[in-house]
Parts: sequence; C-alpha cells; structure tokens
Amino acid sequence: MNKEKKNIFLIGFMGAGKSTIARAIKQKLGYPVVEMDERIVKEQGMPISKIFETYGELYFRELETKLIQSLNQQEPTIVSCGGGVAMRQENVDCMRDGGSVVFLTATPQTIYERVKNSTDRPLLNGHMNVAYISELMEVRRPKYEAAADILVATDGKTKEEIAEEIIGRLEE
Ligand SMILES: Nc1ncnc2c1ncn2[C@@H]1O[C@H](COP(=O)(O)OP(=O)(O)OP(=O)(O)O)[C@@H](O)[C@H]1O
Ligand SMILES: O=C(O)C1=C[C@@H](O)[C@@H](O)[C@H](O)C1
Ligand SMILES: [Mg+2]
Repeated sequence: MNKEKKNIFLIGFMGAGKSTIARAIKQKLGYPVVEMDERIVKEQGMPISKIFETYGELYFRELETKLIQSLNQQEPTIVSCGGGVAMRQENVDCMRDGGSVVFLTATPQTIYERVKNSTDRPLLNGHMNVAYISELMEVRRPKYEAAADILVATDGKTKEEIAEEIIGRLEE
C-alpha cells in the first residue's frame, strides 16, 4: 500500500456496502472509520432527509466538501463516503490527493434488495424501484469510475471477502 496515500475512501451508489465494508476493513487494518453521513447528521442534529428538506441539497453538498477536505490531515483513516461525494470534482481531487479511492459496485437488483426498507435516502424516496436505481446508477457510473483507483464488485461476496480483496489489491 502506498504509505503517502494513507486514507482509504470507499465510494459508490447508495447501498453498495460502503459502511459495511469500512467496518470490515477496520477489523483487518485497525484504522479508524469516518462515516461521512453519520458525522454530518451528528453535527447538524437532524437526519439527512431533514437536512435536504430544511436547507436544500446544495447545503448538504457543501457540508460534504468541507468534511472531506478535513480528512487528509488526520491519521490513516477508512472513509465511508456519502453516495454522492464522487459527483463533485473538487471532492475527487481531494480524495485522490490523500488516499486510495475504491469504487464498490452492485447490480440495481442487489441495491434494491439492500435498501428497499429504508426511508433515509432522500434521493430514493418515492422512487424505490429497480428501474429508477438503474437509471440513476448509469448517470453516476462514469464519475464513480473516473474517481476510482480500483473497482470492486460486491454482489454475492461476503464482507470479509470484499475487505480482503480491497486490501490485497491496494497492496499490489
Ligand atoms: N456484501 C454484502 N452482502 C450482503 N449484504 C450486504 C453486503 N454489503 C452490504 N450489505 C447490506 O446492504 C445494506 C446497505 O449496506 P451499507 O449500509 O453498508 O451500504 P452503503 O453503501 O453504506 O449505503 P449508504 O451509504 O447509502 O447508506 C445493509 O443492510 C448491509 O448489511
Ligand atoms: O447518493 C447520494 O447522493 C446520497 C447518498 C447518501 O449516502 C447520503 O449522503 C445522501 O442521501 C445522498
Ligand atoms: Mg453508508
């Protein structure tokens, strides 16, 4: 693993497994985890859907950018990014500067099965179906791909398998 590039940024669509895999990598490497969504929710004192409703999406995106810029100053960290973080070029530049960027993928069907019972993903509220997930995923895919050092498919793999695959590939 490149020691200069110390952080591991996990990016990908909602439900791709960023939070789950961040914890699985922590089990193996011992680095702390920053959950971007959780950190923002805590600091703002309201759930993400409420932040969107109250202040609008742009406000939330600015909070994401400020947070990601603060993370390269710390000890090596595993960062479970918000699903939209890689959509902004300044966020991507910042991640590539301070770490390795890992794009977790899953098929729209897999994503749907993983997120269908949750209501705290405002972009999916009212659109909780495979067709919409597929459409939004295709719009976003080029940006995720361009941001990433490596792409790891998660369908049908356990979290331990995925964590080992990531660590192995980052060491190559
Ligand atoms: N490899 C996997 N196999 C089976 N289930 C998984 C896997 N990875 C994640 N899950 C499940 O899918 C759901 C979504 O995972 P997780 O919260 O880690 O995704 P996420 O990318 O962090 O999503 P978001 O950031 O949008 O909340 C969780 O219920 C989790 O347990
Ligand atoms: O994909 C997205 O744009 C988002 C994903 C979630 O992690 C949250 O950051 C928020 O719901 C927006
Ligand atoms: Mg998450």
